[in-house]
Amino acid sequence: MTERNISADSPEKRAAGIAASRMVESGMVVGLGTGSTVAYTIKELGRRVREEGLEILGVVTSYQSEMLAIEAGIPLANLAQHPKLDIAIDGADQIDSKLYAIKGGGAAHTREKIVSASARHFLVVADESKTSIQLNKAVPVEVLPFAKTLVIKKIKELGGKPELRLGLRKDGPVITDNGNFVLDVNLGVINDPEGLALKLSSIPGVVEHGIFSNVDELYIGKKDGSVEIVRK
Ligand SMILES: O=C(CO)[C@H](O)[C@H](O)COP(=O)(O)O
Repeated sequence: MTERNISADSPEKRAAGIAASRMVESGMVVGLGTGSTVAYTIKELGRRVREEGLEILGVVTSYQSEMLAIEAGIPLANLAQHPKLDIAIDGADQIDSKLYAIKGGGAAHTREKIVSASARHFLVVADESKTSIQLNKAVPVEVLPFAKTLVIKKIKELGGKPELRLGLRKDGPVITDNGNFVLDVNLGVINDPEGLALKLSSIPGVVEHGIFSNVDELYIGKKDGSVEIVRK
């Protein structure tokens, strides 16, 4: 895992993040994803709330998106109050030509999956480097600490190479917002994302894996500031 920097400016990410924010209208309940690309969306939505009177409610996917949304001035709600969201916007670590995605680089994929599954429309924002014909990046798998040994054994039986994600400015494992560990699982090229998703979900102790098959629309930010839109 390389170090994540959510504050470095990126024109590609900004282009995608801001373009996606235009899909949001007053009256909507909006799922707010995690990461450096969707951070641009959250900041832009906050600007519209403060300066243009945009009336929305945000549902966050992590402490990171909660802090950003509060700082931006977006009023927040939760899934108990609003089980159906109008739209969810989030980043991805890799996304293929059929819009299967790998998420969880920020260890937030469990809540991101719940929030995106609650939305009528799920939009992913990414820069060009995230696109790939087929998925081949390591898949983040959130695991109950109690089940770590069993899950590692089962993943190896599937042919995966699991690596416990370690903290960068904390000794020992990364602890998710839900109090769990994350395994980054190298599985080579993923030819059947749906089949793999089912296999990973069936391992006792797996809380959630980072394969997403519910992306409706992808906004790809380019270096020249343009944005390509791909729909399912
Ligand atoms: O899944 C995620 C967090 O768990 C992020 O959305 C994903 O890692 C992309 O992040 P970034 O936009 O910073 O590249």
